[in-house]
Amino acid sequence: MSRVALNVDSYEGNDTPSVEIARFVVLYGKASTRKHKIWEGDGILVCYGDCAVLKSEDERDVICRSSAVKNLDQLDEDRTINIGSWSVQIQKRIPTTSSESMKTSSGIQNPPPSALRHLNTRDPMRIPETATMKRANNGMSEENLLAPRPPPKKRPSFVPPLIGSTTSSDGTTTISIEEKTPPFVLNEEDILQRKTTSAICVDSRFSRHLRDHQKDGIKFLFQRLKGETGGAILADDMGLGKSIQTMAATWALLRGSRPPASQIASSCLIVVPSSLVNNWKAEFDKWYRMMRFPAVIALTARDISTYQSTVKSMPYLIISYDLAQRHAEKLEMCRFDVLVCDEGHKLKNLDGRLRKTRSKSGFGT
Ligand SMILES: Nc1ncnc2c1ncn2[C@@H]1O[C@H](COP(=O)(O)OP(=O)(O)OP(=O)(O)O)[C@@H](O)[C@H]1O
Repeated sequence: MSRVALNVDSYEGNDTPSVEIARFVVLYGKASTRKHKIWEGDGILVCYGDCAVLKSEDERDVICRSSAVKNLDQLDEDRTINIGSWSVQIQKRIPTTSSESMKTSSGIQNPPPSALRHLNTRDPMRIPETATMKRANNGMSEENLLAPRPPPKKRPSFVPPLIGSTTSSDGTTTISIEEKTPPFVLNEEDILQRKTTSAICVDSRFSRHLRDHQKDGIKFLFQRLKGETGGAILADDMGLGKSIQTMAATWALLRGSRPPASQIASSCLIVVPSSLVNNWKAEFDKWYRMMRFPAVIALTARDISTYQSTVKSMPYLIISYDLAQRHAEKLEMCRFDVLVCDEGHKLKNLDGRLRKTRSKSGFGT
């Protein structure tokens, strides 16, 4: 994922700016150079003429402020920017409260660019009213413009679709998933148009969060993997959600297509660099909590044995390359149906045993 360097310096001002230029729904987390960033929450990024304010989702808390976010046109969906010590990923642009109030009275959605020039001052409370602005305001007084903003519309907060995980005394983590709603058929349209007969089912709570490119990726993976000798490389850019696509595509394979059709695969091995085992666990925690759809995180050889005896209810085994290489024979006995290799280029450094681990299909990300 590309990063854009915006002109954001620490903003010390305490004044609350009044006129918004842009407003975005964002994900935010502490800025880090880590490849796999963990977002800490949903938030709102409000851009004023001379600063940007990152707020909590309900807008009660200000998380950080920065001065002069100028390249607003570069704030596309999925763009990640750094604001102070926070990383922010733009989810979508939403109407500003200023534009809403202006729209009601004048039908104009955004202040014209010439007006914005004047907003780029340290004290937006004292905007010199220009002729252009007068037209834009359509007789609206400055007082009205600065009137208290309507309370922000409450956006439903992110609810992990799948809830709850357990850690047993031996340290094995299982994530159990309880299916409550009928699955969502990702390729309903293709089926209606008789382009395909296999429905790609993903959990409906899962599906409402998927972005279009992710739906395409899931369809691609599913189509490639459902064959006997399928394989695929998912080479999306960093941070575009390859993990969620992997989870959704394998879910469709493991849980079968539209009921009562039988499942296509019954076991899935996910091999990842040691440094990313916890990220995968966190990703599973985030998306699959409390559903009857479990994963075993292999930290020792014993976990592989546990997995063997519980594979029916826990079809995923997540393991590091190091451990997988050391226990390749044991893994071979599991006869996985699907093999996922995160950072798949690492495979070339392994000796032949893991590569020979039997799987009907597999893919790398
Ligand atoms: N549709 C979505 N809705 C909400 N959050 C999402 C969505 N897709 C991905 N994310 C979140 O974005 C973050 C980055 O996703 P992920 O780690 O899967 O990216 P990636 O493509 O695997 O990146 P990398 O190439 O760095 O491995 C994760 O925290 C993930 O939960």
